[in-house]
Amino acid sequence: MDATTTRGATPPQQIADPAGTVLAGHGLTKTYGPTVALAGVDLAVRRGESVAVMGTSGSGKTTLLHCLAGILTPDSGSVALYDDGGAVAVHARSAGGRAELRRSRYGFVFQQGLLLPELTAAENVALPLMLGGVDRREAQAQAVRWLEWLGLAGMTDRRPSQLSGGQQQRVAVARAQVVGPPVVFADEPTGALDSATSEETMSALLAATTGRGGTLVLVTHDESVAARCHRVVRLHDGQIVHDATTGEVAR
Ligand SMILES: Nc1ncnc2c1ncn2[C@@H]1O[C@H](COP(=O)(O)OP(=O)(O)OP(=O)(O)O)[C@@H](O)[C@H]1O
Repeated sequence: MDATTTRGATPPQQIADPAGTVLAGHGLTKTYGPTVALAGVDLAVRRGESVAVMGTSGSGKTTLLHCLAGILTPDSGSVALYDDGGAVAVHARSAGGRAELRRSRYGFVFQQGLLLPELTAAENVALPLMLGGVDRREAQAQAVRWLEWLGLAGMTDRRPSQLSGGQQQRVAVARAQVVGPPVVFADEPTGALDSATSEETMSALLAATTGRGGTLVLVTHDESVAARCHRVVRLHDGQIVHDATTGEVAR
């Protein structure tokens, strides 16, 4: 089933006041022994923007995404998340503080969906809400709304092994949106998919994220995936060597 045929016009949730910078990395460096993974990166991302991060293997894409997402702390530099009227210094938070931030303010989609195999699609999507204190019944209801919106009506009780690769990625897309995070990070979300399924997954990811006023930061090797984003940033040897805005951010 094509997700685009079953989605409504707007996603189940919206972010109020989508304007201005939502995430800013400044002077980011990271080295691993003799390897310089990031050599001083400045990147400010606007609300509602989709940004593709590209570059050859080893150029620092995943390291940058992980620093922005608070998975890694940079050796130097800062990461600020502007949210709910205030700035959060992501890089300065404790490991526990960053884990809490990742759970409540960020969504993630990885190359393999990383769904929990023993849970149904709806339970996988409901989990971030339940971890945030939403009761099971309400969390399941919101999860089912997202899954239906992404064209997975009738599949909400299936386990990941009973879904195709593209369907599993749509479950991962739903799971990344369900707490209404201002920023969603995706690392090669279509890397394991054929080109038709890749296109369908990108449609779902973009519509679900920027369609509700959220921001998407996506690492990809695929030019056709990057071409669908508002902006393409290219890294080389841990530095941004190209930064082009290719589309208007909806207001
Ligand atoms: N945990 C680590 N230990 C040592 N070196 C690392 C580690 N993580 C990354 N690196 C090195 O840092 C550099 C940047 O890695 P990174 O994964 O950010 O690149 P990438 O652009 O995402 O690459 P790819 O496209 O292959 O995924 C590479 O030279 C890599 O080998």
